[in-house]
Amino acid sequence: MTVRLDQGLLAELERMTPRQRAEHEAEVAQAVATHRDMKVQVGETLLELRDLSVRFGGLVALDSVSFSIQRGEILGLIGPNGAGKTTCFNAMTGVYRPSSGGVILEGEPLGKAKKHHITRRGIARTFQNIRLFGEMTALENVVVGTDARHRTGVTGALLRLPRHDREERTAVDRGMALLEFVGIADRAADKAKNLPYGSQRRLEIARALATEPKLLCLDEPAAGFNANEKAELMGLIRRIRDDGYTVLLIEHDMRLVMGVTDRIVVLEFGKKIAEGAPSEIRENPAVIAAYLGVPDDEPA
Ligand SMILES: Nc1ncnc2c1ncn2[C@@H]1O[C@H](COP(=O)(O)OP(=O)(O)OP(=O)(O)O)[C@@H](O)[C@H]1O
Repeated sequence: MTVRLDQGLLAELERMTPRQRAEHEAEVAQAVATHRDMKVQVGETLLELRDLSVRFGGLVALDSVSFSIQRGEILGLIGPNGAGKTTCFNAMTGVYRPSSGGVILEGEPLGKAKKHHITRRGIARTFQNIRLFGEMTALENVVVGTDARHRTGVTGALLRLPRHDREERTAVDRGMALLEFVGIADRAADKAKNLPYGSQRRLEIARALATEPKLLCLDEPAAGFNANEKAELMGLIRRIRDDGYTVLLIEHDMRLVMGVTDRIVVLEFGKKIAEGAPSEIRENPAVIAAYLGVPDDEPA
């Protein structure tokens, strides 16, 4: 696939015949999904939290929580403020160490693996508060994300080994494909800090996808979005799943969660209080009680 950095990309897409457009989209989808493992079975357990507890001094943020994530699903993780959702992400990505219990990825415990090893093993995340490199362009932010996968490393880059050149070209091509996939290819050459808020959120997702994750964890990706942006985000999350990724979604907006997830796990005060299909969760008395009186964007 040829890299296009010019601002006229969208105009060019508009000029394409439906057939050219379909071919182009297939090329982008292929580049985005290049490294996903086609042999994996959708529906197998990808990740398991087994009796996971995280304590901060006397505060029990997670109390023996167990659930699993199946390959190819979109799992929602919901609960009132302070329920332990972000702590779950942090324990799964090596930010916090479990006080007891653990996280098992593809049958192997994460143990004491460091953050970058966990990224390499296939877990990527976005943050509640956007964390981009503001002075770098959108494309550079995504290409940096691919570094976790590169084998030549810094020495190879300094010596400009042939493999590094090859990897850089691949990373740039894939980066452009990812920007197009999330809908911001026309802003590839803009500094991240100059992008509108919604585009920054999309860029965070592209950057996380650049690490070729088996599991993509999204922490409140719709925060600050209007209804249109939320609807577009739902479409994007579905396309990510359809492209072979598994998604774990923390989100307060009930309409979005109910509309996009296959299953939902509910936490309250650090404990799992329910797990099931959106239709079951909506009717679950414990869940309704947990949310009573809690202000929410758009109640279910
Ligand atoms: N590093 C920390 N040190 C001390 N307490 C913490 C730390 N991180 C989280 N907590 C506490 O653990 C509990 C769970 O917090 P967490 O951020 O996981 O909740 P949450 O469900 O993500 O909430 P929100 O929806 O408000 O983001 C809270 O009581 C919080 O104050």
